[in-house]
Amino acid sequence: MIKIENVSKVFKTKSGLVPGVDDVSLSVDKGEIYGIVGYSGAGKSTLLRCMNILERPTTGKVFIDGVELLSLAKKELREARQSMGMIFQGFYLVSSKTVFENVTFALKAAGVPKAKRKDRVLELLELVGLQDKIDDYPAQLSGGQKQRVSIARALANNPKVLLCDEATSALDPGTTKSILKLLKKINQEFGITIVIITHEMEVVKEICHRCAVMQDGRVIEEGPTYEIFANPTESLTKAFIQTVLNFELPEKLLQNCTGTLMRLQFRGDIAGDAIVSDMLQAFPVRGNILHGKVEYIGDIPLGIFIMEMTGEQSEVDKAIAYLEGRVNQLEVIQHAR
Ligand SMILES: Nc1ncnc2c1ncn2[C@@H]1O[C@H](COP(=O)(O)OP(=O)(O)OP(=O)(O)O)[C@@H](O)[C@H]1O
Repeated sequence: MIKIENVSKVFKTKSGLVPGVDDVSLSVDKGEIYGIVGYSGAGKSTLLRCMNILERPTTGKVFIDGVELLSLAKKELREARQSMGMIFQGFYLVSSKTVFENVTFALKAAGVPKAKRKDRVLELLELVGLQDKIDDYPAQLSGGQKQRVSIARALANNPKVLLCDEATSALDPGTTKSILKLLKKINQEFGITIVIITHEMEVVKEICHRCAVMQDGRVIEEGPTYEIFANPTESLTKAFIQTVLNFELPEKLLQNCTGTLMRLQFRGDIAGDAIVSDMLQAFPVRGNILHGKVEYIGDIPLGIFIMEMTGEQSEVDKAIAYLEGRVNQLEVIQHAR
């Protein structure tokens, strides 16, 4: 659906050239939700804006549905852009216009005849759950409601793709969940391909089928979201994942631990507790599970245990080697004291 080939963007500023995106290639399949995660300044917005040529890449190619956008004439590019809706962190609603007028505006701009606009706007506002706010002004709406209006506006002309630029970053966690649920519904019911850029790994975990991690303008890691969570390779990816999967043990508990403290991670299709009980039978060590939980990445479970192991160090080492061969990840957090 979207194919980015060796795209780079360099900004010319008074103080010199600033790299925004550096030789990125990726593709987003039709009907998927694709996340791009990275810290501020990583180049996410620039890359997203290159997808609809809001930002013209310095080099590289951008294909939408097989059409190379940079080769299009102005009029054709404008038409191609209509197949891509976009929403932003700051909503960008017109404050002097009502909810109804804000959405109608997109139809008017696309040349939809007046007689056809009203029904379409009502349909869109029903989809986003704002049918009772038609005559309200943006100032009367909450952040979540404003984002719903901007989603209705972005969908007005039946785009194939919805580009989301930090769409939930200004919202509280509860509202974020409800907006993500709406995006998921739009993806499932209408098959709209969604690209989301975010600095929150939680957003990726909630709804993205695949994701890319960006740093210094480059994509450093990419893959199905579950694989990225279960087997991250880059340290930045690991840091992002920790924000979702880590749980802090109380300081006092850590101080009282004299054994080897470890974090075990295993895929949902493995019974983690059975592995631990097999290990305890095979080696003369004691294992004390201090914490355990199962996180759902999309709909697939990922299990995490924190365990303290005590016993002869040589036996503990053997038990660790045994576990390493069976769980998906094992990290020693604190050595025996
Ligand atoms: N119009 C511009 N002119 C000059 N430099 C720019 C411009 N837009 C972005 N940049 C620079 O490009 C780099 C990438 O910025 P970009 O906004 O794409 O990152 P980001 O990951 O989206 O960060 P944020 O989440 O803070 O927006 C940064 O160094 C930024 O300063």
